[in-house]
Amino acid sequence: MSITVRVPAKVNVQLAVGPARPDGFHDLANVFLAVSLYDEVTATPADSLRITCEGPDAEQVPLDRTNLAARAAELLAARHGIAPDVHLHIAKDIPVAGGMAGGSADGAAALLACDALWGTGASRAELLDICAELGSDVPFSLVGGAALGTGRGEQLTELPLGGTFHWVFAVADGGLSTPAVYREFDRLTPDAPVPEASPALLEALRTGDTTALAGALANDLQPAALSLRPSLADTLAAGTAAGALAGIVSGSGPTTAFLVKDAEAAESVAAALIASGTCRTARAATSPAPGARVLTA
Ligand SMILES: C[C@](O)(CO)[C@H](O)COP(=O)(O)OP(=O)(O)OC[C@H]1O[C@@H](n2ccc(N)nc2=O)[C@H](O)[C@@H]1O
Ligand SMILES: Nc1ncnc2c1ncn2[C@@H]1O[C@H](COP(=O)(O)OP(=O)(O)OP(=O)(O)O)[C@@H](O)[C@H]1O
Repeated sequence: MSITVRVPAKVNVQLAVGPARPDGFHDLANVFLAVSLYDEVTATPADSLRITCEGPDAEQVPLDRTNLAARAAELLAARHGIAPDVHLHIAKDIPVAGGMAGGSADGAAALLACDALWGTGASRAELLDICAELGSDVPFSLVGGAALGTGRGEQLTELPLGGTFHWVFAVADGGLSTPAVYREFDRLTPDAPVPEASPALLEALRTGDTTALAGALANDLQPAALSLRPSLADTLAAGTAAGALAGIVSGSGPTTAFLVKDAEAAESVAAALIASGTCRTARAATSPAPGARVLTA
């Protein structure tokens, strides 16, 4: 018997970052939206913990116990006093190290898949607790939809969403290290204010107003990502020149996210971004998308 879980990528429509905390993390007002790019994680009984991965970026994914899917299986098994003997196969479509929480997605998916396979029957609260232990973005991968993350981004409040938004993601060559981007933020922003969610942005989400959302997109990590990867400015310029309503670095980058009017605009902006030579590839997607879900056969 196998269990397959499908899990979405995310984009941060607002990422407000405060000063570094004593534990090295930063307090955030992190407005997450799940988008329709998905990984699938399949859990199958095995003699020991084993990870395999397929997909265009598969060679960049660690197959050892540092993989967040493996860590999720180990944490759940340890809590329930069982051995983490499982084969986890990741069908990866989310860009790796791209600021779209691909590793976090696999952690949440593996957790849900193992819970179903092993019959551990973890409550939602226990699952969310393990997710937060795995990483700041992981709880949102479980929940999906739209949510405000406070604390280091792991404390979620679900947000009402009034419509569908259309996106194009420009995938860059190579990744950016999330800790390095936060360090660069600290260097560039010695007096970061307390982070707060923007009322205009929350209202744009609630009413499904694409134009208002385009005007409210904000990422405090963007100057840091641009400082470490100046060529992202060319990608942002190419996307907006091609007709995107707004462009932003996604999370810690280097993926850039473009909000567009509709599916037709998504197609033409994606084609123009690819033709511009300022990114490795471009993908169209919509939001919202559901969080991690077991797929029924
Ligand atoms: C940039 C975002 O993707 C936006 O959603 C997240 O803030 C990053 O979340 P993540 O990749 O799940 O991050 P974690 O695995 O929890 O932490 C990785 C590293 O990122 C930095 N980090 C992360 C989250 C946070 N609120 N403050 C931080 O400073 C820390 O250096 C930390 O050691
Ligand atoms: N299942 C996984 N898939 C991809 N990368 C993983 C996974 N588990 C661990 N990693 C490691 O995490 C690093 C970051 O990968 P990931 O795709 O999660 O980045 P990201 O999209 O920038 O994440 P975030 O937006 O949460 O910062 C990779 O370089 C890889 O070494």
